[in-house]
Amino acid sequence: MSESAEVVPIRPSIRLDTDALTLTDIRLSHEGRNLLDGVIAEISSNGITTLIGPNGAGKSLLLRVIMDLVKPTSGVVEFGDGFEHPALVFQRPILLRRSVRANLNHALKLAKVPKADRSGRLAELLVAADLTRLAENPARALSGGEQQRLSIVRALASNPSLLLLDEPTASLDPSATKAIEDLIRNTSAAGVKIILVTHNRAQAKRLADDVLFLHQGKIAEHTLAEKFFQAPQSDAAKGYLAGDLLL
Ligand SMILES: Nc1ncnc2c1ncn2[C@@H]1O[C@H](COP(=O)(O)OP(=O)(O)OP(=O)(O)O)[C@@H](O)[C@H]1O
Repeated sequence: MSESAEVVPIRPSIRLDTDALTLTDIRLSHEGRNLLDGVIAEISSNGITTLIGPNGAGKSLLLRVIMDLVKPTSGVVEFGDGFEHPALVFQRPILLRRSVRANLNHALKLAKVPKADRSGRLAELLVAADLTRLAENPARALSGGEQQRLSIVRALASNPSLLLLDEPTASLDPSATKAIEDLIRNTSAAGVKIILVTHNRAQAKRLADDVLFLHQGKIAEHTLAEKFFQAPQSDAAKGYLAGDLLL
């Protein structure tokens, strides 16, 4: 480049990937505290993104902002062409006091799936969650892992292209965790973008294509999973992976 060549600055308003989910300077203040403090990220419409970071970093809040359940103080969430109908599964989802089948049927109705298509779709969701044999059981009598699988496929009733999962395996044993991880992988393989909040670093390593590391309301690092776990760049991520107590 010659000395006189004009350097054209990259304006943040130019979106590099029109399919991506773009978070631009998301801020959320509450009673003088900056709970989200300028979150900037461009999240690909493919694969599994894990959102990790210490307690209180703002992970759950960020999922709620993406879902438009919480309004940020400022900043913009833009869904690219690759996204439609985001769905969120909460950490402690609430199931209806009815059968597994009735819970799914209700979700399909809410999603306005035509009546003629409902039973076929319901059967597919039961298979995906491996709950066919428990279809007539009361949903609230299922084990924790079964309830979580039901919650995930219930969220899929609306055919989302983006599924946000907030610690879906918290307090589950290894075999229940594996069943959820299989369901997450299969859902991703079917073309649904996943953003997964987890405290389980081994799980993040097993599932993630890329990692968003949130610390004190800011993205301290956003990188491919392999790189993140092998060579984290930020001091906060290094400390987190080393098991230090981060404040
Ligand atoms: N509705 C709310 N009103 C006020 N403060 C809130 C609200 N929800 C969350 N906070 C605060 O925002 C901060 C971030 O909370 P958030 O639940 O997003 O953290 P997190 O990273 O998901 O943590 P954890 O891993 O413990 O679930 C915390 O300090 C929390 O106390």
